[in-house]
Amino acid sequence: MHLSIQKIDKNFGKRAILNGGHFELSTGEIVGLFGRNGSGKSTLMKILFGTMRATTSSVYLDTVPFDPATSITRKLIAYLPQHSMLPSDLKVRDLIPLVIANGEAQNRVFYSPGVASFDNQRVGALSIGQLKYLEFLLVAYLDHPFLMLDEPFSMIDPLYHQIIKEVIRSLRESKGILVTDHYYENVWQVTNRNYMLVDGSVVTIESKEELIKHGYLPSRA
Ligand SMILES: Nc1ncnc2c1ncn2[C@@H]1O[C@H](COP(=O)(O)OP(=O)(O)OP(=O)(O)O)[C@@H](O)[C@H]1O
Repeated sequence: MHLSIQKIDKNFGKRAILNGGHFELSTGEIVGLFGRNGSGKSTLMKILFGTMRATTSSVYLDTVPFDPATSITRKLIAYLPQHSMLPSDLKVRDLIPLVIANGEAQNRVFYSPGVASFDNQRVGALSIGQLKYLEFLLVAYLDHPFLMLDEPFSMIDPLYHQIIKEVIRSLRESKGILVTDHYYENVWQVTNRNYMLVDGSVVTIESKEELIKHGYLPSRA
């Protein structure tokens, strides 16, 4: 499957955050999205997930015009938001089967490293890092063909970064994955293509030098 964004404009009042730019995501690839704080990465993901409306947009799914507002009901895109959307009063072990219907996929979450240490706790009692890790596993193992990860490494201790990278890599064959995180080395290690948002435009990134050139990474001394 292939998502093609020919154009996305988003203004907040008179402020233009996104202004056009071509962007593509296919199943079978992991694509990185870089950009300075406030450049519009989360905004772009929310628009594609369908929880925020673009000012104007032109998006295609396999060459057919695609309305992102339908992505949730069509189970097209699983999305890890920057801030948790999980209900706090449920126990982790009760939440997992509510989010994931498939028994095999449920077991992947249950038997992921570390989950057994907190699966008897309520979601609201988890630490920020545990919550982020749980939410990552839940969206990663959904059966959706596309996966968008907004800061999957943030707040999570370094030992788990490796696990998260392994899960992302293991899903590449079956999904199109878009990932953004300021732990840019982790992103760089798992992606096979990269973009950066620069002044509202989507720019293709071929090398880390280009991340320096566009002002994302500091120049080397
Ligand atoms: N609902 C909103 N109303 C007004 N402005 C908003 C709204 N949501 C986001 N913005 C603004 O849009 C810009 C882009 O925000 P966004 O969260 O997409 O950036 P980001 O690239 O994800 O940043 P970060 O790396 O800090 O997470 C910011 O200046 C933000 O203040």
